[in-house]
Amino acid sequence: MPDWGAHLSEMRQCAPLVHNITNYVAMNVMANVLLAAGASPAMVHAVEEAAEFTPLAGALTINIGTPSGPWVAAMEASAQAAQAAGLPWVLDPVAVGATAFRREIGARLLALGPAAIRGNASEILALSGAAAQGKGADSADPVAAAEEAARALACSTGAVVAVTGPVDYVTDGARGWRVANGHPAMPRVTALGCSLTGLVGAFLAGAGDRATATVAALAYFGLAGERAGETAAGPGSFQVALLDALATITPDALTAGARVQAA
Ligand SMILES: Nc1ncnc2c1ncn2[C@@H]1O[C@H](COP(=O)(O)OP(=O)(O)O)[C@@H](O)[C@H]1O
Ligand SMILES: Cc1ncsc1CCOP(=O)(O)O
Ligand SMILES: [Mg+2]
Repeated sequence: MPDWGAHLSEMRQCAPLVHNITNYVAMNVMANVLLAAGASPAMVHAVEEAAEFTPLAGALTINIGTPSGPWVAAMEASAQAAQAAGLPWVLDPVAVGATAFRREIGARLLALGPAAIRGNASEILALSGAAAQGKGADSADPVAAAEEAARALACSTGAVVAVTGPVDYVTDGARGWRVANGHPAMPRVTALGCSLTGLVGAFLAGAGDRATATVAALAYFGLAGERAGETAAGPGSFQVALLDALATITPDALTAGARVQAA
């Protein structure tokens, strides 16, 4: 098994600037998660500047949670700029199956070469063209039901695909892992999936093996959730405790606490 903590160590040493085009709900939570982990977030979405900003960063993340026409233009221009600069970019297809608008955006972004895709099971099913039962931004499908779709998506796009839920599944089409870290409070706080997508971006900046870097980001976030769950009294204090745990988990603690199995 790879040394998961080494990926955290490399990310903190690099302290990458991560360019995020994300949704209104997630902006603050996601920026704080990236700062707590040791990366530098920048939320830059105006079409007038987004593509100019992208090459300044170590990675780009694109989240379609609250899309509108000009934002979509900025997403496409930034994804193209990332491609041109050889930068990894991560797609978070929030509620992609819910409307025709989102399905069209998802298809257009998929064609722009994401290095990784991170979504819940309903989103990965819908993005792959399979039937899905998503409830808005929330999943209504089990992770296991999306594993085949994730592998197919990885093979057709070349991206690492991460399906999150009670036990996450990650694949690059050839290899697969299950990540059992996490806490049941995590889906009760908004924008934690979006924030995890930002962390995947941070771990991909400069990473040699993008699949194991993605697994490490998921295990790290899940372990922080476990730590937060030990002290939190409810969703409010859980969110605060999660930031503290992200900041205090060491690479050695991640190596020891990662519950990852090859799948
Ligand atoms: N029931 C659960 N138990 C433990 N961890 C969970 C559970 N549901 C989600 N998570 C974790 O919450 C984080 C966000 O995943 P998820 O809720 O699937 O994303 P989204 O918010 O995009 O739907 C991931 O780290 C995932 O492992
Ligand atoms: C509630 C909501 N509505 C549009 S985007 C968004 C945030 C979704 O965040 P996450 O996918 O991380 O739960
Ligand atoms: Mg989400």
